[in-house]
Amino acid sequence: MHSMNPPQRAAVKHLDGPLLVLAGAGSGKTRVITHKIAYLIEQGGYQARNIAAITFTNKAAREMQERVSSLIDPAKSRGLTVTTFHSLGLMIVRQEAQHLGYKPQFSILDAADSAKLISDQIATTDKQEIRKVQSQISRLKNDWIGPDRALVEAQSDGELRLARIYRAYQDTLQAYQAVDFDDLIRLPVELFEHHSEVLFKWQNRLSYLLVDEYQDTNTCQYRLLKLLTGWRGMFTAVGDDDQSIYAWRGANLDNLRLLQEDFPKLEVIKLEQNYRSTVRILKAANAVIAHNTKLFEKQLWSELGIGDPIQVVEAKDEEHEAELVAMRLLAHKFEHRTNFSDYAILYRGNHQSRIIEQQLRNHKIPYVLSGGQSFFDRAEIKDVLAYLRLFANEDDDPAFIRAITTPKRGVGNVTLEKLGNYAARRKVSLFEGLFEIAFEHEVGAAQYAPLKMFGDFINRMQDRARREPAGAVLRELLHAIDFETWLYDSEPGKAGETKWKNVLDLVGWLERKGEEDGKNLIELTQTIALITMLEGRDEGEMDAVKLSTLHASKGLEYPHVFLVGCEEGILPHRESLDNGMVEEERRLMYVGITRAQRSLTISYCSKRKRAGEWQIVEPSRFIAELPEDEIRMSGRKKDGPAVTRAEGKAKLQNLLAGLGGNKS
Ligand SMILES: Nc1ncnc2c1ncn2[C@@H]1O[C@H](COP(=O)(O)OP(=O)(O)OP(=O)(O)O)[C@@H](O)[C@H]1O
Ligand SMILES: [Mg+2]
Repeated sequence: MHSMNPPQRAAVKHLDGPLLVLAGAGSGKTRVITHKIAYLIEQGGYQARNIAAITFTNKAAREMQERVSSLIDPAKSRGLTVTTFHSLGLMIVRQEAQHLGYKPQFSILDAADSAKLISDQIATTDKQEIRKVQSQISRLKNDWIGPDRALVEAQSDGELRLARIYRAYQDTLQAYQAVDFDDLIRLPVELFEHHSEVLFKWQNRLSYLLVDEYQDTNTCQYRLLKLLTGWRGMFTAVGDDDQSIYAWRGANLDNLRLLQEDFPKLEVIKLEQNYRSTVRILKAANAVIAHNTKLFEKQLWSELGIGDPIQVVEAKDEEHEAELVAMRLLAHKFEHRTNFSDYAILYRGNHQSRIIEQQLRNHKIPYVLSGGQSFFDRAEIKDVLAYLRLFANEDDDPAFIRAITTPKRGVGNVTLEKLGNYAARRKVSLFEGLFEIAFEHEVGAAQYAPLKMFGDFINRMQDRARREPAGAVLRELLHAIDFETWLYDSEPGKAGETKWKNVLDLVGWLERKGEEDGKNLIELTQTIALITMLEGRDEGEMDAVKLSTLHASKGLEYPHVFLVGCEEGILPHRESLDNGMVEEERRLMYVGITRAQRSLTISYCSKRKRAGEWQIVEPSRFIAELPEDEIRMSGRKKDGPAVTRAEGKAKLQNLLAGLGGNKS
């Protein structure tokens, strides 16, 4: 408690009813949650098992759990629930599956699987069209609109078509005993609204809730929260309206207002001291966000000294920008004797990382990528996971198709099509269909034999997966399907080797996790699906520069930050300009600036290739909104020539020579 300021302390001690902590970036909101968990257990008379803290990412959850364990006797924090909304939903759906018409081993489809279902539904391969329908369905779910209501309320042909696709999509999911990510929130709400005895049970089980990043909850998540806290309203939500950046996923800022309406006893506490950033960085953040219409008045101040001016760098093009960032980073590192892990490079979209990665590799700078293509999205990993999904849930048709065709085992497309038609007619899963006598007669004995062998194999492995340690079962699986040979055959040379190494990584990781959490392969399989959603695996504490999208950087902090691609069309993003979403983009900029603790470098290009053509681009309007006195422009100056690459390199080499060279 002595390490908290008075309003933070008040927030921690407030136990009488609902509390909202509304405060700017770096003011210690997350810290309040961590300390409050400890306080609830030590002073508030709560058992750890009755407390649930909800964070935005799995990584944040892990960090919070560790922080709590360092604050109190670890024995006392046992049973504490620290999760994301989705993991909490999974926990509930898994335990109450029977009320929802699901078996506890239901499958969780990731975005790619669900896109595949939709593409079958609308019979198109047009990626853009599929993605559009997918996000529309997701929006409906997040807004708590079910397929039946969507059908009734459809106002146009387009809406009616969407509602029909939604209905069919939902029916297919149910038939596969599968759910998508949005269902993990939607289903608990549905459950609680229809089964009050189940709701009471969960209300008692989780009697105090804490929610971080409250500004990014969507309508469905808010409903879940409201149901779980019930009339008692025992919760603490912390958030910052200026950091709401997930409107595209249904986040609803209106939930801040709703909280006051639905919980008249709501106490609101504001925090104004920032403990993260220097005065200059804060001034920049405050100046930019001042251009948005204000929901709640906030002022941030810091005692961390004025700090260095904010560097604004113009580069000729994307490659030049990446090179400048790499060189400046190296120079800064040697000058200040910092670690690589003190740096983050942030950007608006995933595609921007490629050129930066290239330059970092050129300069031998180690880096880790977050929010990019996940480890779990790799084809070879998804192949293995298809088997695991099938072990858990044999009705998972997409997993069935993937597994039976990887590796090819003499089951031809014609046979599979026959099986598909048969199963559809009989309204059973592919797996179930393959064991039926009538089907056996439909295909010849030669076609049937490999199918039957596959079915028996799955049955056998399924049984073992429930009883034996995860590592042993996995190794048995890989051996039985001779996956290594198959990978090397289909992808000769280095690529095959990398893929096999990834598979071994997966095995090692699952084995460790199984031992740590005391879970079998089937239980682990469901958890994996969730890891793929917002981030990859924990990359450990490597000394490496962090590369991240702005979205994925939320809640984190880094001593030195590079914010690249600050141009009109990128940040703010072109599509947001059309949609009048500039304020959301400005919040994204605000999130980016406020990740920095000690130094901030903002860069942009003067031209950029778009669809193969060079285009002159404008610096972001947000750069013009920065306070002039706190920034230093460099690179290409208005009145002089740009710093050339050669000059930049020479400067760096001089610097390195003075410091004894770049050893890393
Ligand atoms: N009273 C305090 N004394 C010292 N350090 C503090 C105090 N409160 C917070 N901090 C530190 O300030 C930094 C920012 O805190 P925290 O991450 O909790 O802020 P936040 O409000 O959650 O930020 P964001 O809005 O970005 O999520 C952390 O390093 C935290 O340890
Ligand atoms: Mg935080």
